[in-house]
Amino acid sequence: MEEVELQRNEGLIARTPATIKVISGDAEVWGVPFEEISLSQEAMDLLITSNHGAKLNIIGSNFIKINDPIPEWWHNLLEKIPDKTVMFIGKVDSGKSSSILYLANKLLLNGTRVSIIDSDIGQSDLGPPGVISSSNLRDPVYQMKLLDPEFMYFIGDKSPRGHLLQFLVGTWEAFRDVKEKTILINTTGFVDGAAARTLKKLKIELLQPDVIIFIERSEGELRHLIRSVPIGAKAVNVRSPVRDLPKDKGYRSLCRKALYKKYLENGNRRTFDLRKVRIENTFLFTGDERREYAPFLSELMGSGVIWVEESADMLLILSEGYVERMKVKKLEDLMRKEVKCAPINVYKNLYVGLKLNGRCSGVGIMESFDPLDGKAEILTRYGGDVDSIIFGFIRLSEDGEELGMREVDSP
Ligand SMILES: Nc1ncnc2c1ncn2[C@@H]1O[C@H](COP(=O)(O)OP(=O)(O)OP(=O)(O)O)[C@@H](O)[C@H]1O
Repeated sequence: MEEVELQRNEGLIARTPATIKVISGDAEVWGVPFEEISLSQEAMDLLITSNHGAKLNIIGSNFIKINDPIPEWWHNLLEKIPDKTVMFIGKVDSGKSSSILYLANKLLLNGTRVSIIDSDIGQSDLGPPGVISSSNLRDPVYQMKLLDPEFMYFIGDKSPRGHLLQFLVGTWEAFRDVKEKTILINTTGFVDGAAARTLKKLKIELLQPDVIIFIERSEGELRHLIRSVPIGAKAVNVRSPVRDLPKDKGYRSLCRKALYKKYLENGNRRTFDLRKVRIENTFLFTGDERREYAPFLSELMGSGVIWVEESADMLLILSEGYVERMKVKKLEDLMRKEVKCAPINVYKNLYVGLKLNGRCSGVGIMESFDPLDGKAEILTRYGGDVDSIIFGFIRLSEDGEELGMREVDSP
């Protein structure tokens, strides 16, 4: 246990698991007054501040003290954003999530209901990693991660790179689903390069936010994006509140692991008949099986071919091992159609979304995938009906360890 004194212009970032008690004075966590807070979950940050100074008891937490924790622009925004759609853009760790959490809490305490859209799929707050999610908030929260999302759109990757169209559709769907007039949108730290510029610009065009907050950690780092916002969009350029970060190596992957655990732990193994459920985010099962091609293709590709299917525009191959790109290219020339080829192992332990009536209702790990038998075994906490399985790109162990990736270009 540690006793800590907090002046009114000081704050502290404490990492859970933690128990914090106010011994004297007043204290807030992410803008919400409290007397005692105890969170056993791992890897969540609590910003503790005080209006008049406080003495605190802190148990079991890694924390750092910071000066001037509440930036002026947080106060200024509070008056301006009720009934507005506000998008937050910034690099990784610029404070997008923190700004949204603090502002949402203060708005809720003032009686303004808030909807949150979390499209930061690499470092999600609201839903599982790799998922665009949204919720309509009624009460203040100590951390978004303590909530369950009301809407999910499964992307299945840590970055929108390679999935720009799905990403735009997912954000749009989440936007269509929210209920409140005040909407705060979190975005990924994907801000540099041609694809990121295009994505951010199109997202702004699509959602038409009333205000876009560009949070810079160093001056000018988002200038290229600010200069490309459509005419008429209101861009506000602010300085990141984040100066020091609690030192915690691997904290980002620890956060993701804790979140995977939240959504995957204590799941059940369910077997799905792939002739009855649709599979998405893959081209598999859109053609006709060509078992007779397997011996010839195995020889040509230099690896045992397990599954072949052909459609008017594509040949899809699942093999035992990796096949050189050159060999695939040669086959494309021969067949005069696109050939997509991957080792069958890339589907083992794949992170997947489970969908019913067009909505993602749960996530899971595909422990086995057998196209010949038409069966997939999925470990998931979701027990409801499923009409589609959405293939992701991350491969995961049962305890949320990332094992590898399925390439964006795989069948
Ligand atoms: N006022 C502050 N002063 C110091 N550190 C802060 C402050 N606000 C937030 N932080 C810390 O900065 C880190 C990054 O903040 P946050 O997660 O909000 O950034 P982000 O831009 O959403 O990052 P990501 O891309 O990971 O989602 C967190 O560890 C958070 O606790």
